[in-house]
Amino acid sequence: MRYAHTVDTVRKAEGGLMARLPDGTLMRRAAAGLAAVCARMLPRTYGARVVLLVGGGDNGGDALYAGALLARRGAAVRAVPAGSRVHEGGLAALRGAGGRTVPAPGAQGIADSPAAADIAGADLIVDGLVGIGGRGGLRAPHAGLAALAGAAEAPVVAVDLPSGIDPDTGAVTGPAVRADVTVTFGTHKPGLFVDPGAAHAGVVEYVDIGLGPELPGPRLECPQHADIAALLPRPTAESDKYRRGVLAMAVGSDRYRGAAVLAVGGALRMGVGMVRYAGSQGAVAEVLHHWPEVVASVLDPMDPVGSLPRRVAAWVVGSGRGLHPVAAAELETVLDSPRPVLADADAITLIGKDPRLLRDRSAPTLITPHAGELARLLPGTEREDIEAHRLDHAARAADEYGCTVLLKGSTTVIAEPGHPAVANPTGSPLLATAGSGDVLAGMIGALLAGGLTPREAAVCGAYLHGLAARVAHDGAAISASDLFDAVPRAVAALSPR
Ligand SMILES: NC(=O)C1=CN([C@@H]2O[C@H](COP(=O)(O)OP(=O)(O)OC[C@H]3O[C@@H](n4cnc5c(N)ncnc54)[C@H](O)[C@@H]3O)[C@@H](O)[C@H]2O)[C@@H](O)CC1
Ligand SMILES: Nc1ncnc2c1ncn2[C@@H]1O[C@H](COP(=O)(O)OP(=O)(O)O)[C@@H](O)[C@H]1O
Ligand SMILES: [K+]
Repeated sequence: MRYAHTVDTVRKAEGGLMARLPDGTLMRRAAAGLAAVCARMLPRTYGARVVLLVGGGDNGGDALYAGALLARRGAAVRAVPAGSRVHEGGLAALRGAGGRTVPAPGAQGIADSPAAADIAGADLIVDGLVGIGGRGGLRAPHAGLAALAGAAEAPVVAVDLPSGIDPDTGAVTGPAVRADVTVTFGTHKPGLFVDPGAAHAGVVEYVDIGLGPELPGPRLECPQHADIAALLPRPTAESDKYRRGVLAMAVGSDRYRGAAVLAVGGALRMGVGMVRYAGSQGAVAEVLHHWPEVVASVLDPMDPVGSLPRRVAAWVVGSGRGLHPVAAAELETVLDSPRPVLADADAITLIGKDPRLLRDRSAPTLITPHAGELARLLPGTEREDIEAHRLDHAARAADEYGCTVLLKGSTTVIAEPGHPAVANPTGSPLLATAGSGDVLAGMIGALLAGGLTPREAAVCGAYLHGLAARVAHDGAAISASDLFDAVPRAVAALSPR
């Protein structure tokens, strides 16, 4: 698991540790880790042209000390200060090691400055403009230097985080550095895992500076292969189809038969004891045509709600089900059940119209909105606000509705009251294709039926859904049905033999 803490927490933890250590210890540790990553990225340190973009704070200090270490190993290191203030100790160290400074470019004519030529000709660019002290998009002249770095061919290494991204939320509200690698110190910062910040961070490398014992619980978690492998329910010798879990699915309709086929397929390929599908005649026929292993029943038109399956381990409801009164009555009945319920798509819209449906419920519940659906649950918010601040909105919905929320999108985040939020690292734009959300609902439903909590099921489901898209992708586009065969392969990829 990777853990991320907010700026306030990092500052407090650093304060505690610094008070017990000689001055400059933490910065030296950070710089040593940073220099090691830089050296690994260069074919050869000796003679390599390294350009440091240096802001006025300690982030610039880290870059300068790392630059000094690289200069001692023979790199030609140039520091470009973004303003008149520069970390003095770092600058002295760099100069002492043979590194040089290039005059700070003025706000005008930045592209013609000597610094621009150095940046264009560099083998490696180190972004030490701002770190956790950064607020908002980059201002001049930092923004101009970030643009020059973006146009250069050399890889960019961000110090602590890409300058210009919000450390706590991943929001990017103006110019920001796009890094190939980010070297982060002490703990990860939430913005490194949540888009749009995550997309600016590239590969994130962590450097331990001894902060661990000072840190409280994280704000955000980011699972890795081993965490998912440890959570997944696996059938044992004692398993039978009932013990593995029976999943009831009220998804799809005559109009959206595909939603039923996709969600049921997601559940089956994730692994479940049995799927009990209930729906219209047309949807049942389609489901059985694709998945003969399903126990399916056609809802009685005279008593649709009364004919829903009973004695099941978990429910998935809503994907492609419709918003008509029968769907609303069905949702109310499902949410009356003491079993875990995943409410997706149309069920979320119905909950938005009648929030009492969820607020009255105490059994485990997971909702899986995309940003547009979440906006319907949080009056006064727009889809764009949610996409720019995913963590805050998912957490707010979890608190207001007292349930687990999986917010879909470029970074899928999972929030549950009383727990750190989770950012899924496997997401891929390949998944932005109709029906892939239905497959996800089925996958998570299977995990709920298998006994995972809503938070665990959401975390595992989102992770494997993203991994399945990557596994299925052989260069061409994928569609939602391609995920079926890829899900077992994604599970296998968790624990390579
Ligand atoms: N505090 C510590 O113990 C440690 C801190 N470290 C480094 O110190 C960094 C934090 O240093 P600071 O607190 O000095 O802050 P930063 O170096 O992140 O930034 C502060 C400076 O950036 C300017 N600035 C902020 N937002 C800007 C924007 N949008 N455009 C242009 N300029 C902007 C501010 O005016 C200020 O001069 C960390 O990210 C990390 O790299 C590491 O050395 C490890 C130890
Ligand atoms: N840009 C993106 N990057 C990564 N994943 C995405 C992106 N856009 C959408 N997704 C994922 O694709 C799936 C789409 O689900 P959803 O919006 O419910 O669509 P549908 O209802 O058509 O299946 C979700 O898992 C979502 O997280
Ligand atoms: K930085």
